[in-house]
Amino acid sequence: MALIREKRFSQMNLSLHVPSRVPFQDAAAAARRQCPPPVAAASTSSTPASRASQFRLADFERVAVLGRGNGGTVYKVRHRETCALYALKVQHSAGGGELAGVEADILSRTASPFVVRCHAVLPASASASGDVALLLELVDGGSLDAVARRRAGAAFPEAAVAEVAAQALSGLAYLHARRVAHLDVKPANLLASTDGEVKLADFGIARVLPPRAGDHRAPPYAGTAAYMSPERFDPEAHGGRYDPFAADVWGLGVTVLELLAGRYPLLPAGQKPSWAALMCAICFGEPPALPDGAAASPELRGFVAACLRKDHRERASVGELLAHPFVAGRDVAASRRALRRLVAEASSPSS
Ligand SMILES: Nc1ncnc2c1ncn2[C@@H]1O[C@H](COP(=O)(O)OP(=O)(O)OP(=O)(O)O)[C@@H](O)[C@H]1O
Repeated sequence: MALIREKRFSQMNLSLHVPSRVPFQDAAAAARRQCPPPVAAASTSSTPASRASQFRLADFERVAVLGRGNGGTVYKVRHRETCALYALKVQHSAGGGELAGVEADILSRTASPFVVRCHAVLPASASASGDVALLLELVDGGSLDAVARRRAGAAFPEAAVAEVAAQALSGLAYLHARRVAHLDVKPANLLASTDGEVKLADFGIARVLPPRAGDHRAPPYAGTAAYMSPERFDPEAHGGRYDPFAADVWGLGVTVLELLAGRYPLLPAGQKPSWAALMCAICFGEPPALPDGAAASPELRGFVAACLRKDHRERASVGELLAHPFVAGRDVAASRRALRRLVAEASSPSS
């Protein structure tokens, strides 16, 4: 199946707006309820399958729309009885039934502080439509993409980027050790909390790989074109095979560059993100790097270069990047503080 998730550039609104068909109350009803100050639900260690029976969709009321993607809509919801807040990702079978199944399956096996927690998988419609809702932990700062937009293109400070990289790598290390490749690492799929946590989200095109090592013939055009590595973008030039784990590292490298630049970094500002322009930049251009004059430490430059080697066999692994001085040598307390401050500022009502 060919699937291209479009990068949502600010000048192009490519998001698919799917109408709500979810049988729960709306924000007005939510506002009438008497609840203590809102809190996100606590994580637990049991699996979504074992907890699914605790929840029904009717137990929740809708508070707001958090985001819309290719396959569905993500709502902020409140549990009527406990008033605990969650994110509810409703995936419509017409747009992503198969993908929803994959995401639910992967998230049900996952328990890491660096991966968004799935509390339950619920049927999302009274009819046999196949719509599925994932009840997720609410990450209060939203995606890094949204945080960056609220900062109106202001670059993230290096310390905050080091913290993002460290936590995203910890999430990828957890997944890769379990043979799960995310395959869509980008700012929109990294969620951040006002407490300075970063969590990988959106496993819609993730894959569980067979136990043996080696390259894989994965569906080449699944993912977001702008964050695809050269060997995924142009698989024929690489024998139709690629290492999915190295592809995740490339996505992280582009993400780091984007947060530092305050805009998508592989095309000149204002250039239309067409397929041809991306092909030229990703497959035929120089390896992406920070501009020569940009204020950046040698550690940061080295980290970006290690993530963005065009030959995937030369690209650093997640384990190597966790030991890289940019990540391992950071002042953990200071970089966590920098990220916490940045997300909190971007989330404040005045921003
Ligand atoms: N657990 C969560 N907490 C807070 N916000 C969330 C959460 N999950 C998703 N969101 C918001 O909703 C947006 C869309 O979520 P997600 O990427 O999972 O949906 P999608 O339909 O797979 O999107 P896409 O088509 O872009 O991949 C995110 O970018 C984020 O802003």
